[in-house]
Amino acid sequence: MDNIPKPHLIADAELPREGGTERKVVDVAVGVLIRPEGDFLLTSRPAGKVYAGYWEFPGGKFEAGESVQQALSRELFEELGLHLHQIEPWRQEMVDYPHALVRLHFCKVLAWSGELQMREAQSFAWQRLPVTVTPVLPGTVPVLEWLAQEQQALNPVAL
Ligand SMILES: Nc1nc2c([nH]c(=O)n2[C@H]2C[C@H](O)[C@@H](COP(=O)(O)OP(=O)(O)OP(=O)(O)O)O2)c(=O)[nH]1
Repeated sequence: MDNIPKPHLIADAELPREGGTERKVVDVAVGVLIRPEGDFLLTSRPAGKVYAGYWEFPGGKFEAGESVQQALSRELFEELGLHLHQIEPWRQEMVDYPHALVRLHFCKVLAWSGELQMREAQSFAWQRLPVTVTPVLPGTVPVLEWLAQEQQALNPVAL
């Protein structure tokens, strides 16, 4: 895993503009499933995918014509067997990986039903900060920082 080249997290101002020879942007819907007590779900990337074994929030690429909510609902049903009931679009991030330029649409998911199934033979872990699983996908690390910032804003004395 250490040989994998590091991606570049890019600011909006750096994005390639229309008319050039820019790379195609791949949109990805990502779900941060948060339990009432605050634990969140991480899954490991299955064998055979790029960055196999890295931990991430579950999700996947949009199919043609899908909204973020539709893509996320489809992916999490396909991968985990869950039905999502409350999806809140949260933040976006662009990551320039060697394999693709991705736009990650992170959503908080606060209500779902169904029994968690690892349909792609991935692993899962309910986590809280600081996370104990490793390695975490580079494009996922900022999300942990956003969660930490939110926790600190809610409870500045505890951290
Ligand atoms: N699901 C997910 N993907 C992430 C996160 N962070 C991050 O950089 N990514 C990147 C890794 C991949 O380049 C891309 C997701 O693509 P993917 O290959 O997992 O999507 P998919 O399940 O639709 O894949 P496939 O059907 O083509 O096999 O987004 C994250 O937290 N969750």
